[in-house]
Amino acid sequence: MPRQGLCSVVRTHILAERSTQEKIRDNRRAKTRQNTTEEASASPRGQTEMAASCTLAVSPAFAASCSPSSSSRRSRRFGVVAMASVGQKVYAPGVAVSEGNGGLPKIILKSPHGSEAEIYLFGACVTSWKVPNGKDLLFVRPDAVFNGQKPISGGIPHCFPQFGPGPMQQHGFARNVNWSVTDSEVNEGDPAVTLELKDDSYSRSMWDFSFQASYKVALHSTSLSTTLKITNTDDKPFSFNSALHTYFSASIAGVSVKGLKGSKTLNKDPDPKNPLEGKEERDEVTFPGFVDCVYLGAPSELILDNGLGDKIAISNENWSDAVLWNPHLQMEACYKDFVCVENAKIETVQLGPTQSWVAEQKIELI
Ligand SMILES: O=P(O)(O)OC[C@H]1O[C@@H](O)[C@H](O)[C@@H](O)[C@@H]1O
Repeated sequence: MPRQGLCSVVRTHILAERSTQEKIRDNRRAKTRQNTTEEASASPRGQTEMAASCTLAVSPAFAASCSPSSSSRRSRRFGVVAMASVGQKVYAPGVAVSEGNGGLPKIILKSPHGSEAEIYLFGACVTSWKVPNGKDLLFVRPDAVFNGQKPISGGIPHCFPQFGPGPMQQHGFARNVNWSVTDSEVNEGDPAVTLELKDDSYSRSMWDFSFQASYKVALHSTSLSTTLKITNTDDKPFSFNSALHTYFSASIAGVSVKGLKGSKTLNKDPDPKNPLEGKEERDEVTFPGFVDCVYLGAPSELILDNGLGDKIAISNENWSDAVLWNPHLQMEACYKDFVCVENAKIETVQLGPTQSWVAEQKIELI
C-alpha cells in the first residue's frame, strides 16, 4: 500500500498567534454553552465575529515567501508572524486563509501539481479536495449550513469523542466547534496545515476531560493525507471513539467499495441502537438502497469506485474500522450524488494521562 508522504515530511513548528480565533471560539462557546445539541439557532453575534476573522490578508512577508528564490529549499518552516491587531499570520507557500461560506474562515491548500483542498476551521472540516484535472472528489450536501452553529454536512467531518449513537450529540462535538491553526509547512512544494482543538467549558459540559486533538492535513498531487492525534492531557484516563465521516462525490447507482469481504459487520439498518451482527461476504459492496453499516476490523485499504469514472484508494493506519453510509430516500434530494466511506475507530480507545492515539488516512486517486 502506498504510504509515501503520510509521516515523512519534516515537521516544523509555528508560533501560534491565535488571539482572533480564540476569541471567536470562546465567544461562540460561551453563547452555545447552554445548548449542547446541534440544533442551536444561528447567532447574529457569532456570525459577526466569524466575518471579522476574515480580515486576514496576505502580508508582504507571505508574498516574499512565495517567491521562487524562497521556495528553492525542499522543506521549509514557516513561523507565524503576528500582524498587528487582527492576528494575521504568515503561512507556508501553498497555504492561505480565505473567507468561506457564511463568512467562516477556511484554509486553502494549493499544490504546484494543480491539486487544491479547503479546510474550514469550524469543525476542522475538509470541504473540498480537487485533483489536478479540477474535479472535486468530495461532496458537500446541498442542505449544509455554514453558520458556525451546526456541523458542516459534507466533506470530511470529524466524529469525536463519540461516533454515536451515545450519550452526547450525534458524532460528538469536534465537528461543531472552531479549531485553531498551529502549524503550516511545505514539503517539496506540497503544502500542509495542522489544526488543534483543546477542551474548554463547552466540551467539558459534555465530556469532562482535558484533551488535545491535533489534525494535520497534507495535500499531494493526487492524494490528501490526514493525521489525527488525540492526547490525554488530564490526570485521569478517558475513552472515546471516532471517525472521519468522509462524503465522496458519487453517482450512487455505479458505486462500489472493494476490500471489506470477511470483515465483521454491525448493520445499523433497521435499528441503529441495536445493530445486527454479521460478516461481509461480498467482494464489492454496492448501494441499491439504504446502507448504514459498521465494519469492525476493516482492512488498511479500500478501493472506492465513485461511479463517476474515478477510483479512489482509501488507506489508513490505525483507523481499524470502517463505516459505509448512504441515506437513500431519507435524503431524496442528494443521495444519488454521494457516498460516505468512513475510516473509523468504533471500538473504544482508552488513554491514560499523557498517552496519545494517532491515526492516519490517505485518500488517493488511482
Ligand atoms: O451527521 P450526518 O453527516 O448527517 O451523518 C449521519 C449518519 O452518519 C453515519 O456515519 C452513521 O452511520 C449514520 O447512522 C448517520 O445517520
